Amino acid sequence: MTTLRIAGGRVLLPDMTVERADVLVDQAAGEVLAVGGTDQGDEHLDAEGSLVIPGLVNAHGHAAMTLLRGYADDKPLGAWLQEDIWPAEAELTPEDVRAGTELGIVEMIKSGTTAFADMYFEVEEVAAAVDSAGMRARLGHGIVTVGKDEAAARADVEESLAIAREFDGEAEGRLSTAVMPHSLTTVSEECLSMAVEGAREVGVPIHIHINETRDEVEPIVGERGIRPLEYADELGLLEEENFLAHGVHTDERGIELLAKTGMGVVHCPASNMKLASGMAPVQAMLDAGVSVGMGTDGAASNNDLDLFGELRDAAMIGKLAADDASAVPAEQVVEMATAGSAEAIGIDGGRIEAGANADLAVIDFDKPHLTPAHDPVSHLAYAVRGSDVRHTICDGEVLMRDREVLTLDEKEVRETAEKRAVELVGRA
Ligand SMILES: CSC[C@H]1O[C@@H](n2cnc3c(O)ncnc32)[C@H](O)[C@@H]1O
Ligand SMILES: [Zn+2]
Repeated sequence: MTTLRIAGGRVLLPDMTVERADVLVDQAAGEVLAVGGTDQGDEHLDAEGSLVIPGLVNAHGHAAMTLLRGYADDKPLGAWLQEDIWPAEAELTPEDVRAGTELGIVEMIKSGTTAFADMYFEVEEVAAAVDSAGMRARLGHGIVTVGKDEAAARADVEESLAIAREFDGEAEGRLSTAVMPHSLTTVSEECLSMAVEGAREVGVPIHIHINETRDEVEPIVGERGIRPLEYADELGLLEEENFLAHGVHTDERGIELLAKTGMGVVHCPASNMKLASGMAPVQAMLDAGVSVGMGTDGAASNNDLDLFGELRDAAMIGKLAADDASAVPAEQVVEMATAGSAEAIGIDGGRIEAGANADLAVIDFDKPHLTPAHDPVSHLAYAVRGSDVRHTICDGEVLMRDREVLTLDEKEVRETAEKRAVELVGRA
């Protein structure tokens, strides 16, 4: 057994208290062995002046969209997708998706994220990138059936199921999958039912966008006389293992359905603000017992993959939405981006204790903007930036040491992504 000792720092414990402690990791098992006064360990990571936290979990995104960062801004979701993003995505090659995903992964590792959920195309490439980078991820092929004939639509669902079967449990268990219909308005009722049934057969969750904008709610109410979550419930989509992105336009009845069924919600505040989608009722969801995680969404609607920005945004917009400065407090957003996200996407993570997955981030608190440190949890929510992350560890492996990414060549990843992005938008 090779052990890694993260020594000399303070540690964020599952009850959100902070203690001076070392963390000893069994690298082969990828598990935390002990927290406190530990053995020396074979390898050492310095955490002096730093806080060891659970690796952040980005519970909703499209990593390869880093290639479209800054390509189309300042539009609402529908126009943004139809006028800019989908035409560009129609030109994507598997090599583009690999390059964009690697860039997204470098950005996530450098900002303390150790696991993420990803909905996209060319999932073989996404899986290969995650495997070689050493991260943990729940991946899936995004199904869109609007504009397709029946055979092509069914083939898209079949592809999502085949991908879910193929990659679940790969990369020594770091990869898991889900069936991923894009939304209730971009996938036909028949294909949504096929996806629900197929996911049950394969034994994986469903990941879908729901209640993101009013433009999604209105056609469903107009056509069916019920709101999106009631429609999703009729389809059998609201299950404890499933999770939806956004949930902005969720009313009281919708919150009740989420709480009753255990369906997880992934809050993406930056994307919701940028696309002017609205303010999710996060405090009301939490009060009702809904499982809430956090996500960045893609880099074209955020425009970065630094989850620390999401923590701050969630705490800020949560107060505005509830008209209450005590709503969505610091501890709550830290919980949401760690244990909450892990629970929502169904992976083991988000806590530091013996036996837990060794997915960790070490934050350097020796910074002007983190001085004084009255309350480290307050700083995590309101003041820490991704660039304050010193080391990132996933499954016991050090992915970044003293800000040097060890599993990917950052310079090469950036150069390749830059070149492919320029060529991609040239073709679009
Ligand atoms: C079918 S793969 C995923 C699909 O989703 C698109 N997308 C990116 N961001 C959003 C968002 O906020 N709402 C809905 N859809 C989004 C992405 O461009 C892919 O086409
Ligand atoms: Zn999305």
